[in-house]
Amino acid sequence: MTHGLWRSSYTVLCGPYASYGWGAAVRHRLRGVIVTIDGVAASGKSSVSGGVASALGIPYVSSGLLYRAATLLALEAGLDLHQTADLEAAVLQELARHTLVLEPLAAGNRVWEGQREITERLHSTRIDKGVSIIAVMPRVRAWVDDQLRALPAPFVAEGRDMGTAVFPEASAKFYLTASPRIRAERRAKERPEDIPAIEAALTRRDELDRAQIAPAPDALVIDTGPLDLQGVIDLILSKLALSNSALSKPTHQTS
Ligand SMILES: Nc1ncnc2c1ncn2[C@@H]1O[C@H](COP(=O)(O)OP(=O)(O)OP(=O)(O)O)[C@@H](O)[C@H]1O
Ligand SMILES: Nc1ccn([C@H]2C[C@H](O)[C@@H](COP(=O)(O)O)O2)c(=O)n1
Repeated sequence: MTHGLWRSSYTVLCGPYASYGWGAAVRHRLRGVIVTIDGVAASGKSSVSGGVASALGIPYVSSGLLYRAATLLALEAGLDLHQTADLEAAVLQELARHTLVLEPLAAGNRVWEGQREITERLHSTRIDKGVSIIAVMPRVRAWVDDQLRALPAPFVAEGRDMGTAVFPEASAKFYLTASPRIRAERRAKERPEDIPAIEAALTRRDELDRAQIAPAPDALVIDTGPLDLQGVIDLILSKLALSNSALSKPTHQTS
């Protein structure tokens, strides 16, 4: 069962949410709730969002994957991200030609281009190098925002501007930071590259993403440096539990 179709000039199917063992009381309290988790590159957004969403029994949505998927489509179309005239129009044309499906599952997001799953192709150094170019394009951002806002709440939304531009009315907002060196050390465990090179790339990406990186004024900023992954997840869950209003104030009015 899909939870509706994200129809606009591009069709993005909202993939079936994995069914959760929701208790009726929890399900009722979370109706309409959106929690945003923003932060800089490799700050732990996806891992933390997945842990928080799983604990709450709701999906999480990785907005960066939509920018990464748009970048992959551009590269696969042979577009030169530095030389193509009117690159934005060319990217939008690729988005119109392909059906991208974002499937927010409890175990993590999956992205499909038609029947082809492309998730594993979205986290590479090649995509990392190109996505910042795509992500600053206003009409690509508008496309991503449209897909996200069509999503049925409740969910955790992670990215850069979830708590500012996309869901300013979100029930609860968090913003993750850590030093470039710590983030590079964490990323190095995933990718066989040397830490100084990763650190330089992260610093470069922070600079390229600076236009959309500022935390929302009402976001809780968390320096994840001193905490392990579970520690960040537990901190956010404790804040959500304490701010009882956050989970009883639907972001989206539900019938
Ligand atoms: N607090 C933490 N302590 C230790 N490791 C962490 C912590 N948070 C995240 N990690 C690890 O750091 C790596 C990067 O985390 P993750 O991919 O969630 O970051 P991200 O912000 O989503 O990255 P990107 O911006 O590239 O999408 C992962 O291997 C993750 O397990
Ligand atoms: N809401 C968002 C999410 C992501 N981006 C940009 C920032 C990155 O360059 C790229 C990939 O994001 P990641 O998967 O690393 O979180 O997309 C953005 O501008 N706004």
